[in-house]
Amino acid sequence: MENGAAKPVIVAIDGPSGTGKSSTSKAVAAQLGLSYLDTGAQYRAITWWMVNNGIDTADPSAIAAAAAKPEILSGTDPTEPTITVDGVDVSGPIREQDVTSKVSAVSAVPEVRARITELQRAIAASAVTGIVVEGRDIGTTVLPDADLKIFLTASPEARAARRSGELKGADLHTTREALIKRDAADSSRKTSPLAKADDAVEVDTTDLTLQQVVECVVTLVEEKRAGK
Ligand SMILES: Nc1ncnc2c1ncn2[C@@H]1O[C@H](COP(=O)(O)OP(=O)(O)OP(=O)(O)O)[C@@H](O)[C@H]1O
Ligand SMILES: Nc1ccn([C@H]2C[C@H](O)[C@@H](COP(=O)(O)O)O2)c(=O)n1
Repeated sequence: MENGAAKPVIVAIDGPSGTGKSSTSKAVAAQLGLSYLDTGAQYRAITWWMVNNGIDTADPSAIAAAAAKPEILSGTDPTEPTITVDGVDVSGPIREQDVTSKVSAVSAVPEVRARITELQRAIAASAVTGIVVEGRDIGTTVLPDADLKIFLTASPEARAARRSGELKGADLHTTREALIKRDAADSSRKTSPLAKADDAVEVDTTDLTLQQVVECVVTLVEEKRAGK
């Protein structure tokens, strides 16, 4: 680049539910001065809109017909990420159980994926210093030319324990079953399923603290930047 400005760095972080993608991505982006995009929040936002507008989320053709209607905006400051639908802040409602239980069905519809993927690519292309984008298909489909691809994993037991801690002691078995069911749906859909890209670095976070995972990813980004 001219004037010695560093080339924007694009980091893709994918993995199943509860592996630490959001926590890791936000911390890495904040530490390295990069933007941050939570693509799961975008799929949750469009699901929230479908539910609130009376669209039958069990009917893929009804979802497809409405997919272009909501305006979804993501704020990419890692210290204060935001998400709005038609100007309404939905950061709270998109985490509710009703949306969580329907998001896999809505996000499996090809018209929804095409719409959201286009948004994601535009946001990544406009990130001045670079961006950490987290989701399920970032390394495989959304940003196949990302500078660094990470695939986070963790045992179902560790992921359930983390989630039930967040949900103030929700039953561990029920939480484990729910996340296994959502991962199975996300992995088995036809269009851009949850998958590890061939060139992604896999990091098993089961026995690592969040801080250790963040350090590991920051080191990998710095090595990439240094051309190692
Ligand atoms: N390495 C870790 N050790 C312990 N807890 C962790 C670790 N990484 C993340 N957590 C905790 O696990 C919970 C889930 O993390 P996070 O939301 O980042 O996962 P995720 O992969 O983005 O999940 P989802 O895909 O469902 O949004 C959070 O409470 C987070 O603080
Ligand atoms: N790139 C992505 C990101 C998310 N999804 C879908 C599948 C998930 O179950 C759901 C919610 O994601 P989360 O907030 O748990 O990260 O959104 C997807 O299909 N592709």
